[in-house]
Amino acid sequence: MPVSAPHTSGPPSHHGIMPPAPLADAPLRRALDASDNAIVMSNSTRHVVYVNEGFTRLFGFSPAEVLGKYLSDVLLGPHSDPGLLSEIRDGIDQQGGFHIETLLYSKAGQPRWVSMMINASNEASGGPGGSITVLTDITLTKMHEVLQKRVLEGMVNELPLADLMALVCREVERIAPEVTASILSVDELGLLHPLAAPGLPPAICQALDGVPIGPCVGSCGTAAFRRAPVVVTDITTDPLWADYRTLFEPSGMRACWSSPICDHAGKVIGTFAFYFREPRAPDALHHRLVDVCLHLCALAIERNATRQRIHQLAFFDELTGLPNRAMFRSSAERALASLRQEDHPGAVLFIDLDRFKQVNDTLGHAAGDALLCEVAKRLTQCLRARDLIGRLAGDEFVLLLSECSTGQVVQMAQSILQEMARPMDLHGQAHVCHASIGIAMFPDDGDAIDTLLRHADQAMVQAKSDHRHSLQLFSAEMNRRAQERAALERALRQALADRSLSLHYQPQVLSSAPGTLHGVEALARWQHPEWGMVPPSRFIPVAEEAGLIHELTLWLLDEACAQLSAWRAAGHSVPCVAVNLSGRSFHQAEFAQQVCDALERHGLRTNDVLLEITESVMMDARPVTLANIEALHHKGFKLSLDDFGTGYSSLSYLHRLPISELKLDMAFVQDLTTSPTARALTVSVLSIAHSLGMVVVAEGVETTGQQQWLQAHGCPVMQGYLFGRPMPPDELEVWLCAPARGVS
Ligand SMILES: Nc1nc2c(ncn2[C@@H]2O[C@H](COP(=O)(O)O[C@H]3[C@@H](O)[C@H](n4cnc5c(=O)[nH]c(N)nc54)O[C@@H]3COP(=O)(O)O)[C@@H](O)[C@H]2O)c(=O)[nH]1
Repeated sequence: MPVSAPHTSGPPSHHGIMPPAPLADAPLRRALDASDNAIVMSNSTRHVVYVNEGFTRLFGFSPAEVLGKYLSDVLLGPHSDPGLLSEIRDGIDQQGGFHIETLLYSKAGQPRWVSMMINASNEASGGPGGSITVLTDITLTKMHEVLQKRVLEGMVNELPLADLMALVCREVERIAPEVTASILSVDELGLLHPLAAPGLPPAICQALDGVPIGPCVGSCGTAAFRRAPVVVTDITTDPLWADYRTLFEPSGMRACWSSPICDHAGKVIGTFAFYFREPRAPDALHHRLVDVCLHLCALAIERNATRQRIHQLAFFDELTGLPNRAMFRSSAERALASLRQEDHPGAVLFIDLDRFKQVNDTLGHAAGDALLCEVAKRLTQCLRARDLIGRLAGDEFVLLLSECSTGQVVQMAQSILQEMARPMDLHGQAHVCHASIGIAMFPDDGDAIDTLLRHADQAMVQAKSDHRHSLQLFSAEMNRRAQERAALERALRQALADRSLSLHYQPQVLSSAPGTLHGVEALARWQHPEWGMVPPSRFIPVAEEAGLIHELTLWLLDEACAQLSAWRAAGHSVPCVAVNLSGRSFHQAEFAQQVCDALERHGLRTNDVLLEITESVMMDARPVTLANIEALHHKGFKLSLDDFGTGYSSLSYLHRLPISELKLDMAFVQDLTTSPTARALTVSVLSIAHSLGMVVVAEGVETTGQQQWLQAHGCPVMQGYLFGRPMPPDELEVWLCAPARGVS
């Protein structure tokens, strides 16, 4: 047996140990001595007969200290494999050779991982039974192999950070068994949190959790504080350990060397500590181990932080910290599954803040953010432990209430509305927040979370359109309407893509000479192949909500300009065409230019097109809207204010904005002959317009009585069925050519 024989007989004296004959050859000896490997020859009784200088370099023993001894007596140490000798013996006996990677010890007691290759050799002892053993130092390789490979594999396999760090500790303890390793993380507040310390009692880890780093906090807290390694060779006497000595005493740890773990930017994110059971300092192997481990730990902790951040961004709303849609959905799916299993009811509440946009527009986005955070806080406070909350988008919040009847849900929704309405302080401004809540019951209104969310949303829309600041339970009728609305949107998209919308034109005539055309108003028409004529009062709001209105407006402008050019080319005298513009188009920075481009494409001038805007555009204080209005005015366009009198516009805007025409809403016109109030208001509008130099167009004139009254009170322009309905271009041409077109 080359390393050691069973100790049946004592080792022979040096006397009689003869090096093998070939080693009398000096060049061969020099060659062997130059090798980095340790080479050992043993005779048939397994006593060492030769070691090269590589052996001395690796283990520190001189030849005289080894010759004549069993190698095992020299190299085995406290943590060497106890089964090593029998493994070697069996290997030699059965195969004539043996290879193993194992832990041996130097003369100074330092552990050495070696690759050991033992071959039977007659030459070694000049006869049968001898052996040659080649030992290669693989301590570093071992560290890299074991640690890097396993830790990186652990990362690839998505091992939790604590498991990964425990693996590092265990591997370190395997390579250097005299070490007990621990890894702590340091959080943003400078508090320590044990990540792994498999060899330390759990009570120690619990006690260390949350301890702040500082100038005198054992080895780890001090190392993190100093941003430098701290070696404490005896924790029973070192002042750094004054506060922790008693805690560690029962564990038997006597020395501790801790090194800070730093991230790529040099910030301390953890500590890596070696504990020893006797007072001592780390040796060279320990230093090498720590070098390797610090990088691995930094990589793993940073990667974990990045993953947590990604998870946070992916599943939580950054502003309020609430779960986002994805997170809410997956938690809700699980919650519904358990409600289903236990046959309990539940409810989804869709909460939308009323007039949140106004807060952003008037108080600024910081106040809007503060409002959302306060709402998130109040909603969370209203919930029970088993309920879920999420922020879906903007000012939309959603709740899943478990195990509650419709009555309980309604009660809870009412208290949420009350809670919302408690005044809140937004950066020094008192604000009262109202919300609308839609409720869908599980399982009656839907079994799956997506259905429940959709139905609760529909109910919320209903609540908002009814009163605002109210709650609404979902009903099947709502669902039908929502389905219709969705179908309408899909069809409208298609119609815009197919260019299957058309324009009708309604004449506007001078009241002094009803046969004389003031202009025509272009009105969109949609003839659906199955549904027939869809009125604009149905599809324009859908276009607005679905974000299609700007596309529709650009199409309308182009179409109206093309038609006006075509009429003029055909010799018809049409003074101008009025087009209805959506307020949303004014939010497009390039809108004014797009209007100019449309005119230019068809060779028209700015006074050929009258731009009809609503009061909401006039009141819109967004810089982009004001810039578009200003740019259009600057180019020479005339603006007409549609539906005047129905909104809540301030008269001062009439003066400030470049409005040249007011369209008196048909509600006034139609009541003229019956209502003194309508008459009084109409007189006022005519008077204001007159004093501001604006033209008034009375809409919806249907009777000669209305016409005469308007004529008598100086309304300059009229539009209505009395003169002509909105009609396709060819009919308008006929109307234009009709001899008595003043009254249709
Ligand atoms: N942004 C856009 N809005 C548009 C466009 N096309 C139309 N609309 C808006 O839709 C609303 C309804 O329009 P419509 O059904 O076309 O009704 C217009 C006229 O047909 C109707 N009218 C005209 N004279 C009479 C009448 O004597 N009696 C009566 N009962 N109705 C009449 O009034 C509507 C005129 O609209 P307006 O002058 O714009 O107020 C309507 O709000 C349209 O603006 C579009 O392309 N873009």
